[in-house]
Amino acid sequence: MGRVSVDALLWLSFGGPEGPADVRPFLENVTRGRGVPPERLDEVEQHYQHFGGVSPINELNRDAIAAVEGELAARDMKLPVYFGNRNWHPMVEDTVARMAADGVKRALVFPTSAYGGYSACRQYDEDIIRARAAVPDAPELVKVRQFFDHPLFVEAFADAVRGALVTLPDDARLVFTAHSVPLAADNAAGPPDEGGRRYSRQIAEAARLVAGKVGVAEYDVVWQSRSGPPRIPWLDPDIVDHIEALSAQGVGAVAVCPVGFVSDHLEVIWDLDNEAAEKAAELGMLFARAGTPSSDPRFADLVVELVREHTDGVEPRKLSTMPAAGCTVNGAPCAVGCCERVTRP
Ligand SMILES: CC1=C(CCC(=O)O)c2cc3nc(cc4[nH]c(cc5[nH]c(cc1n2)c(C)c5CCC(=O)O)c(CCC(=O)O)c4C)C(CCC(=O)O)=C3C
Ligand SMILES: [Fe+2]
Repeated sequence: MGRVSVDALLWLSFGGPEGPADVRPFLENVTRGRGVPPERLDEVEQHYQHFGGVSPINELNRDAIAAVEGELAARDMKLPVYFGNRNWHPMVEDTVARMAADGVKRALVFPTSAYGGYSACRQYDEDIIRARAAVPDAPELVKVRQFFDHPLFVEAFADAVRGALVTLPDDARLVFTAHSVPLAADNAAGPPDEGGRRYSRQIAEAARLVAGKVGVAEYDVVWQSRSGPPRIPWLDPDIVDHIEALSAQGVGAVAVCPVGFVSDHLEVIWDLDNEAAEKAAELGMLFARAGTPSSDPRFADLVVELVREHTDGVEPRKLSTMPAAGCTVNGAPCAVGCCERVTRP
């Protein structure tokens, strides 16, 4: 890998509301043109209002950025970090405008998602394209690769899983979960010649790597947070249904690892700590949830290492043989037809 000089790092995330009045406009931004039924929006609005209309994602991002800034400073790397989001302030368009005004000519982009697929990867490329189109003299933006199989990502999750398992009896079942997507979206994930399903195959691979590190041979991979409408097939089973199925099989304890996410944002704390935990309690099952890597000190090391793959020619570390994908320049797809958006009927 070559060495390129960059002037900044752009931390690109999903965004979330910071107060009750932000919730509805935020949800309108998220679902614009995505065919999510209004009943589902009303329901999700309640989840956010339950936490005072504040998503934890913004503070989690600011904390993670502070840790990365610390790690960069410790290494004497002079790289200012900028923060921009797809769906809420600071909006990435405004952030890129500020970068241009500050004279940034070329920046690396760290997306807060480890995986491929439309929602987890390509949509961040669309954010980059939209932001650059809105800003005269926008910097060149180079997005770093997917990191679902990076040893630091896997080790952070493995420690979190160990932390959950020690609170449970020895026969607890380990269950990995990730955000569900429509089957059609998963089928279109990856370049056409790869046969699709890049997202679900990467989730399965990350789960295998984490379970292997912990030394657990049997585990499940399930899904969460689907948006419907019910007539469209999504990846399943859902975590809550799966907990019921495990209970019916006589399983008495479950450790849940949200391997599909980097931080304890709202979909993790609502759908797992609330809904899944409640279902387990109702069935008399013990429940523990593993944490996510953004709060682990290794996460800052991971981000800096991904940066150094570009700036210092550091050899990419990967624990799987799946291709290192997702590195894009100015939002152009990493391969023709890769992770295309699937339009909903
Ligand atoms: C794969 C994936 C990730 C992981 C990759 C990544 O991290 O980027 C992710 C992350 C997140 N999703 C989030 C929030 C939401 N996602 C929604 C809707 C959707 N997500 C989808 C997929 C994903 N989502 C899909 C296919 C939809 C259907 C509509 C569409 O096709 O676009 C909706 C609409 C209401 C609803 O139906 O739930 C909300 C509010 C938040 C922020 C939470 C917070 O505020 O803390 C985060 C980090
Ligand atoms: Fe989502």
